[in-house]
Amino acid sequence: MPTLATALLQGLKDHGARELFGIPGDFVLPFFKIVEETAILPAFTLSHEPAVGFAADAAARYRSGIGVAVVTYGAGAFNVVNAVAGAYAERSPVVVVAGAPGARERASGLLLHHQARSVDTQFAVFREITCDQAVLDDPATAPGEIARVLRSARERSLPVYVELPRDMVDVEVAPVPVLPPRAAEPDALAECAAEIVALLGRAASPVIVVDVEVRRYGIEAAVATLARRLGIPVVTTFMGRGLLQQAPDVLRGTYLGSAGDPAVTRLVEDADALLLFGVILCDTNFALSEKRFDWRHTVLAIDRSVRVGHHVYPELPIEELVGALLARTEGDAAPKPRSLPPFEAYPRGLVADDRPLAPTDIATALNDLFDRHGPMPMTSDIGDCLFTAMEIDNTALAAPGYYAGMGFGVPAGIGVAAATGTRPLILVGDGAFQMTGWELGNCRRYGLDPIVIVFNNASWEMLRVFQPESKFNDLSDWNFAAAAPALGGHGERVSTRNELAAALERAVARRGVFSLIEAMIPRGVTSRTLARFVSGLKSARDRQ
Ligand SMILES: Cc1ncc(Cc2csc(CCOP(=O)(O)OP(=O)(O)O)c2C)c(N)n1
Ligand SMILES: [Mg+2]
Repeated sequence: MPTLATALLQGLKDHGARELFGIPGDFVLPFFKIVEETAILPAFTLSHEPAVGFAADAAARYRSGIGVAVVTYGAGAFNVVNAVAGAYAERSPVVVVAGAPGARERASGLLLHHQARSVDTQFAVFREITCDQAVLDDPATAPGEIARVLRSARERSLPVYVELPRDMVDVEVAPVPVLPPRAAEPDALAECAAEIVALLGRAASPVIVVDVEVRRYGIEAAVATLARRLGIPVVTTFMGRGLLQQAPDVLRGTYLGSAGDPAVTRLVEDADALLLFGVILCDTNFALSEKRFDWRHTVLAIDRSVRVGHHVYPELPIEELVGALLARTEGDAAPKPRSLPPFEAYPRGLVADDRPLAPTDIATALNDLFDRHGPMPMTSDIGDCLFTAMEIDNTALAAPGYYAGMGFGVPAGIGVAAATGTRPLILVGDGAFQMTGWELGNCRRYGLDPIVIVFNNASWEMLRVFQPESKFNDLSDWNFAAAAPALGGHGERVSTRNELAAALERAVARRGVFSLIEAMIPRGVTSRTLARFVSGLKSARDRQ
């Protein structure tokens, strides 16, 4: 029989995990020993637990599967809370494996190191930011408990919490089963699909809007096929940017309300049938909408339920809904595709001169670079770098577009590189780099070589656009490029458009070490998209 440690690792692997990220501590040292000795899952240790959570989150997003974060009790687990909260908000299935005291320690009558208010405070905190939890304190129930929470993680695409008391690691248990997914009730699925097909049949200008769950459940191609077959244009939300990059024929851009491409805004807001697939109804996706949803002809499929008009079908997985819609439209001759409004082209053809850099120049230079060398998977932090990403031609992107927590960008890029073996492009501001950019020092020992563009405006610029009078938005210049060699990478500071274009070419050619390009941007200069977002928010607030 396996031990609990090996059964847990094999169970994670059987449920789709392909690596784990973590930082050991005495409450998980025995478990980490098994991780290293068995190599059932490759382990990537990082320097600070927020990065462990962000890396596991990004690995989950890029693989449309589970990511794994292993942390010690208390000090380690509480450090990863913000990253897990962001994963919950953005529906990323991170499995948190947290160490905990053993039975004898619990009964010692002593307050334990790393303990907060009570020994169970850690469990109480994670119950708030995970969809399911298991405490592995009984060898008879542990395998079933693990199977239950791993199924929850995959079905809900939300984080789960596994508490591993350190005296249980070597206990013999049965293997962890893989429980069958819970399917939709067939009649409900048929009724829901028929109702949506009828809605589409009455519509003259339907639109499909896609967001994170379309990636999480691996149905991008199926949605593209449905859209192509029915001649329906697709747009992404801000949070869903980077989806359907393989389907440029149906993808019409990203909906940003009054801050976005007017043609895309009209397409969505004038639609007479709106299919919201996997869409998070949040402020960053819809705060700038100029019209409210008309629920009489709106469908929302998210979190295993489907709302059609004013009623809801519960327990109806989105992947089954799209499958049923495809089955019902098999052989439909796609209606003549409507003449769609011209789509705002992404900026290309950077004039490589000695003019100072603006964020939109970075987008232009990257569009040119992707045209020459092919697109790169991207991660972005929050800040103007993420708004600039909206001006970069559609490529895969993982970014905290809804939760909007800083610190995600660099660790997420490390997670993507470790999980997929690809070379990501990381976009990060100077403020966010100060938080977690130093994790690049871990690239050397894993042979990872991301390209990192630091938008250095020596500011918290996103705060300045809302509160320009505050001096605290002025940061000092940390000269990140000069620090790069000490972290095992290559650093280059650029201030003009020609310097940027040349540095990007050198970075693409340089392999085996990370390449950091520190793009110096004058304070107060923002991307076009952020400027539109801010003016849209301000006029939306004036209207209230
Ligand atoms: C963990 C966390 N703490 C604070 C904040 C609040 C914030 C949102 S944007 C921002 C400034 C970001 O500065 P940066 O230089 O990275 O980018 P840019 O604006 O383009 O100059 C702050 C402090 C958030 N979102 N998350
Ligand atoms: Mg900044």
